[in-house]
Amino acid sequence: MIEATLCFPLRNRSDDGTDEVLLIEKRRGLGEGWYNGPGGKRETGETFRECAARETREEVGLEVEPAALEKAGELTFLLDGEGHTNCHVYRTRSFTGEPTASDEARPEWVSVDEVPYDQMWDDDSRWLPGVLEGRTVRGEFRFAGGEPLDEAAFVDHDLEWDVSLESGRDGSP
Ligand SMILES: Nc1[nH]c(=O)nc2c1ncn2[C@H]1C[C@H](O)[C@@H](COP(=O)(O)OP(=O)(O)OP(=O)(O)O)O1
Repeated sequence: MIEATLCFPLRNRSDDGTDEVLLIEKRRGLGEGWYNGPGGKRETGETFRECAARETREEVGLEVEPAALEKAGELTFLLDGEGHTNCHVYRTRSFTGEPTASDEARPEWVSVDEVPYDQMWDDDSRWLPGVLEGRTVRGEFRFAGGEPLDEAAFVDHDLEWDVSLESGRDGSP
């Protein structure tokens, strides 16, 4: 099973109080051409928080402290009945730097009310709105149709909201 992360930096615009989330338009890899949060696969020896912070730095140049990330979700994506990816979802209002484009990602601040769910993974509209409202979620999402996952069809899902994520499946929150 692939172990991966997503990170959603949030800010409150000082001029009109709009809550915004930093999304990326993914330029390569899984989900290329779609919007998502910064994130990616965990490397050997990293905690999930360290992975989320590294991917956020590498993809958009924002510095986030692993300890300042708030765990918001644990998602399992299954493909044709088999576990494909475990995704650990974080959010944070604490970061430094200005988002900058990279080979992997074009960053864009988007109002939390205007997230482009029609240009994202089909599962995102099920879990991301609650995550952006500050809730916690555990979910299982089933896809069918063979590899790659981003060309498979989203079939169905189960979600549990307002769960305790203090201890992740591997013991690291
Ligand atoms: N169904 C899904 N919904 C979603 O919102 N994000 C998903 C998803 N399935 C995978 N992802 C995310 C998790 C993770 O952030 C990312 C994994 O994409 P990649 O394999 O391109 O990872 P990397 O950016 O680490 O790539 P490399 O740099 O090539 O290792 O896709």
